Amino acid sequence: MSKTSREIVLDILLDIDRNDRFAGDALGGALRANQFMNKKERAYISRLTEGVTEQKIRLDYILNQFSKTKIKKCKPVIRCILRMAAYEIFYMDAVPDEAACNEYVNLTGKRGFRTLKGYVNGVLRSVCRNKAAITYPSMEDGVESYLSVKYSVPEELVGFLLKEYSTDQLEQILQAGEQERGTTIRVNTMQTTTEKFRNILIEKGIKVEKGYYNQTSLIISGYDYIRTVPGFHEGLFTVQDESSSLQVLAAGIRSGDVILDVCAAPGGKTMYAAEQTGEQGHVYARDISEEKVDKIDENLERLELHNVSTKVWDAAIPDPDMIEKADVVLADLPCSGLGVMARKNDIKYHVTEDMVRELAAIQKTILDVCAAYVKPGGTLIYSTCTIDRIENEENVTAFLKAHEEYELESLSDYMPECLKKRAEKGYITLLQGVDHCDGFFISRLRRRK
Ligand SMILES: C[S@@+](CC[C@H](N)C(=O)[O-])C[C@H]1O[C@@H](n2cnc3c(N)ncnc32)[C@H](O)[C@@H]1O
Repeated sequence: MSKTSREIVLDILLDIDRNDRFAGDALGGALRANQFMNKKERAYISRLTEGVTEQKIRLDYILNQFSKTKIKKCKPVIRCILRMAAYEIFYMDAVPDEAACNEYVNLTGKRGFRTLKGYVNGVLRSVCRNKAAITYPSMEDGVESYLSVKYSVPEELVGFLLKEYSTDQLEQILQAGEQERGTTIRVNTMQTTTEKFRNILIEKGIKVEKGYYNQTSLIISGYDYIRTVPGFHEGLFTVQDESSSLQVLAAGIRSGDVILDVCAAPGGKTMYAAEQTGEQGHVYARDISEEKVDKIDENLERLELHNVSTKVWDAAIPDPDMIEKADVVLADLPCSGLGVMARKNDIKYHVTEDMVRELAAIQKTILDVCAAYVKPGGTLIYSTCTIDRIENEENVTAFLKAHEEYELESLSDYMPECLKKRAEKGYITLLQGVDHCDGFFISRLRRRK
């Protein structure tokens, strides 16, 4: 007998819970396994999985008020069932609350927990009865618990970010997770123009907005799968947030330049750099594993870019063949990802200050190695998709201290008008919820001649 949509979601959530997987990976796998399911059911599965993941802390806060056993202590199946039910009750209106309760009580029995049907029923009916009367922590209870429950972010992470951002700023950053945003794509201008491609999308009934910062970016919505968007297979566009494309623009790549992208998979910046340097130039794109490099190759093939060579290489290991070979080195390094919390909604549960410090040390090692690859007079672009000073400004400061041959160079000439002022100092932190893009850090380091 085939599984219902709720059972599929339950299995995805158990997979995440038991195997410490990211929700996007677990959901993607399940959707691929159920690709013949209709569009409505697929949308329901995505919404429920993403919603429960996104709101986990807030849902547990609600459920804990009506359960004798703390939700975190419940058996995984029961914990997931309660969270799913609470999410449906508070955030979805697919079915009336009573019907949702019945569905989840039945699911409890079906999964072999007949003796816990009464408990699940009791908790869920209490939640429904008291739905309007539930109170949440207020500012007066402490800003950390207030923000933690309101935006479902671990208190420890809220505390960490409050060391760098004011309460108002942080609230704006966290609100980004609640805003509906389309998908940002960048048009492959080697094959078409932004205007032509925009018209094709509009003709096919896709909703299109212009990008805020990059003239070749479009924000699209109202499609099912990205692979079904016209032009995907022909390589007319690539999915890329505007913050990421700004990183490449910040490099000021000229036709014929030699570029080295040391952490390149899946290849977003490599592809843009390849377009900018053109057939006269060349991009060397690398990443840590075969699997990652395959992803770059797949994208290059789709976009029909031939001026790129890929290679598996650990960026922390110096490569004597690349010494002073690059006009531009792109160092878009592995990071904590706090700038993309709004899109990858479970990053927030994984990041700790210790982890941030470990990543900062890796970034520092890689930057030190990259320093030698840049030709005198060339440029090193260091970027991350995170928003904390430890991984960003502090690493730039440490790099400049260790490499007197480098200096920060203003980014203003490469940024759109509205960002020029903030980019003068040679680096810029874009903030999700404040700027119209993901959170992102870009710095431009020039090697003196
Ligand atoms: C932020 S992502 C890069 C995104 C990419 N620049 C883009 O625009 O599509 C960081 C990448 O660094 C890679 N990575 C992590 N450690 C690495 C290492 N020691 N050497 C090379 N690549 C590494 C990861 O596999 C990941 O693909």
